[in-house]
Amino acid sequence: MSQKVLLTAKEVTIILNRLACQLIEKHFDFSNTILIGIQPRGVFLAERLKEILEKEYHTPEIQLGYLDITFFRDDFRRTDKPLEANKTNINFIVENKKVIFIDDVLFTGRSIRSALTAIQSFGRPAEIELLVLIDRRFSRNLPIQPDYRGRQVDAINGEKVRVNWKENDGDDGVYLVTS
Ligand SMILES: O=c1cc[nH]c(=O)[nH]1
Repeated sequence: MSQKVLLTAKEVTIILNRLACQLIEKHFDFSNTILIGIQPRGVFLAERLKEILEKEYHTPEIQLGYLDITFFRDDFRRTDKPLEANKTNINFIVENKKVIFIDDVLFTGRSIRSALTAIQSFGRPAEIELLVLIDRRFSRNLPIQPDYRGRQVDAINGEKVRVNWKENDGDDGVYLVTS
């Protein structure tokens, strides 16, 4: 297995700040906007953005929820392995809100398709946008594109993009992993 650094911790910090600014430009004080971290690894990115927005850009407190998509995937019946679900935690009304889905890597688009189905159980948002740290180019199986992206990456099948978060993995960083 070999791995190449795509983004260093410093580059991740710069990109997160840029994404936070783009969100403020569009959503101002977030009074009608909520962040939804897609489980499992979109949650780290969502929490980090909320922290930057509130602490560094002094927005009022932003509502953040977690959405698990395990049983909304179109392939969930195809696996023999026991599925491990994560927690969905959305303690507020989604109806008529502007929702921003947040995930670390956008690949085929199937996870986001699942998230679009899963969120329906919580009401009808006014709009849904998508923010990702890494957009894997030319990899989509569905017509889904991000509204905000950290970095576009070209990776071939067999390569994997891994996003590390300091709170979970020891340090921030993005790697291209070839097995
Ligand atoms: O390369 C990929 C594709 C999907 N999800 C990841 O985390 N990395």
